[in-house]
Amino acid sequence: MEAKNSLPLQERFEHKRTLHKARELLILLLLLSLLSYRLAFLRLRGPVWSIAFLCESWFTFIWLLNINAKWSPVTYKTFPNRLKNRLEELPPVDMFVTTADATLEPPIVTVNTVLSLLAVDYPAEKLACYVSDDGCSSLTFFALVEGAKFAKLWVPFCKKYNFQVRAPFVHLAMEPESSNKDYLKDWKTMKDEYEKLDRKIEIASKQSVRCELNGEIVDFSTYQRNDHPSIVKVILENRRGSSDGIPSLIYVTREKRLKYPHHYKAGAMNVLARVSAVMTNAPFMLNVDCDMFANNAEVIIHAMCLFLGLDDEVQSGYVQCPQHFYGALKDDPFGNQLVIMQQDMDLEGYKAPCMVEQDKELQRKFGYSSEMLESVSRTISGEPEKNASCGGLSEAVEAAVRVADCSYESNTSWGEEMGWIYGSTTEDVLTGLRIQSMGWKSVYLTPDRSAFLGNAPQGGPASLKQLKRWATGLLEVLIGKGSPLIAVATKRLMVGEASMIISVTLFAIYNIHTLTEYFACGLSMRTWWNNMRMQRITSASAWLLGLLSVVLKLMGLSETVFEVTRKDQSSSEDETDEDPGRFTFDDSSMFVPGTALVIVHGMGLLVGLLGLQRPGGGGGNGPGLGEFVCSFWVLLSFLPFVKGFFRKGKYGIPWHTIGKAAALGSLFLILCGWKS
Ligand SMILES: O=c1ccn([C@@H]2O[C@H](COP(=O)(O)OP(=O)(O)O[C@H]3O[C@H](CO)[C@@H](O)[C@H](O)[C@H]3O)[C@@H](O)[C@H]2O)c(=O)[nH]1
Ligand SMILES: [Mn+2]
Repeated sequence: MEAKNSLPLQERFEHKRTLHKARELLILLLLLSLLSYRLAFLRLRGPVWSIAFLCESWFTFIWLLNINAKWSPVTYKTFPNRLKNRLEELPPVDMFVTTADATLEPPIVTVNTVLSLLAVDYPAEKLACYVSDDGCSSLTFFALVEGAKFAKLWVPFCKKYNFQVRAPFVHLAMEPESSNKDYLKDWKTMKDEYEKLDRKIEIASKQSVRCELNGEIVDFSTYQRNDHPSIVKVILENRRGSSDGIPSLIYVTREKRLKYPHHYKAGAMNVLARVSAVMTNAPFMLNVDCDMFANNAEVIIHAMCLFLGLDDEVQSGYVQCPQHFYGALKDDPFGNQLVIMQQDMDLEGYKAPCMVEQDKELQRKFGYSSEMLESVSRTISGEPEKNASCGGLSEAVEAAVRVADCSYESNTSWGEEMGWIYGSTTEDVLTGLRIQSMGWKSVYLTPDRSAFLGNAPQGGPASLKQLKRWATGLLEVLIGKGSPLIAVATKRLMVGEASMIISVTLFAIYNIHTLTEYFACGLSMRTWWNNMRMQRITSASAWLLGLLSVVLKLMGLSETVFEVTRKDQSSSEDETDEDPGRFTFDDSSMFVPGTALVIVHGMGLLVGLLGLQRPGGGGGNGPGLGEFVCSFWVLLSFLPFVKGFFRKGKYGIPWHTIGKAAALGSLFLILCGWKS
């Protein structure tokens, strides 16, 4: 693209972090000496020693990957103002929003995300927003139709007063700061209109038939969410030359049939890629989840600074934005705001079309649809886009419906070589890896004002379920065909005795090191502790079960499932939950291992403190200070579980979970006694 003879759009910064590197290497050195110490006495000691050796080897391996991933971080500063002077150069962008369940993902959340995208600072005629609804929900459709009506007021309002967060539920929740009379008046109108919209959706959610949709709703009435044909509806159309300045909005629900696997989000993204290809076929795609509203109105221009501003196209195959969350609880009690991890790597934001490949067998690869093939050939030959608005988007609906059908992908390369790759519940990581392995690189976009804000799940069950899915997905990537080993951030599960000096030093340095990392990010000590603690809990629950489900998949006993995370819209109104940061439990077997750990260590401490242990059991190698400290540390880490023994309702551990845990604990004790 012509980007020469003007100011650069981005600047690259390399960070040295010498002290940081030194600390990481020191930890590595200590880990290696611990491993050699273990190895030296491996034959003389019992099975616990070997298990400890295995765990520590795994941790060392992860630590190595961790160092490698963080070794020389690079950040980019982007200059959107320089690009704003060159508006005509900006390429079109198709924006994708996925939703899957109108109950877990309330339509008002999706509508807010969509509105924030429709209102971004970018020429409206170059944008189109596609919403994929895997729930095939007439409520979601209805909410979008109503949301589109509101958009006609909202988008001009955003542009007129030029504020940053254009998700109405955020902007309208704050009392207006400005004293500008016009603004105050308009703000009030918006607030009223938004409340009306919210109420309409609320009322509609309680009715079985959503009548107001002059006939369109009929399409949905007879469908099951897992068995229905494709539906594509153009809700808003931006015709070039018209002055309303709102991007097009298209609703898509792909065909679902019981006998066809639908591949969860990856499947939805591939359908969106095809539907948009036959409708607007922009050279760039933006993907957000239904709960991730644009928090920075210039986000697309920022991204374009990277796409257009790097000399070598290959450097920016895709741009990703860190996952940041709104309404985050203080000190991150569930350890899922990922702030430290975000420093180094993250999930998706943008995806450039990675499917531009010359191939005679286009049809075999892309599937048979003449419109699709035409669009692909146009992309490959670099021809300008067909102006969708001259024929109108509605003319393309028929072709769009066809490419959204289940059978469309049969015997094609979709999901294997093309588009989003199937086979992992973290399809973003798998797909990112594939794009990288094709020689493209990715860039990380971190504007001062976070690009998008999402919803972090709250409570024990929801957060652990999400972490379990990520663990499952990442393991699937790790063992999947042709996949390189990737930097999976995981932490050790320390067992029993260890060489005192090395492990105490290791323990201290490791914790100080992580703590300084948190301080460097401006986070509190409390956040650090909550995150450390949650890592222990997560490894003994979500990750363990994630591992088990992948083992089951490998043995062919079950398939892994993408369980959608619940999105709560944390507006200030609902304060029913006294303390949303308090850990909650449910019936899930995920809580059994943690409960068992608490029982074993709790009993161990009790027996030790009361002096009840059998004398001289393990060859004079009885418990010492180390064991006490370790058990105490485990209990401290699992404090929410310890409290869970004494609490009631959702804050307490269910009785049958305690029963199962006790059985597991006894089994462990029997196994230990059997060897020593
Ligand atoms: O069958 C499905 C299942 C999920 N989704 C959508 O996928 C997105 C992510 O699902 P969510 O339950 O919110 O999972 P998270 O763990 O919060 O998502 C993170 O992790 C996922 C991979 O595990 C990535 O796909 C997401 O982009 C990333 O934000 C949501 O918009 C869903 O509506 C679908 O479209 N179809
Ligand atoms: Mn999510």
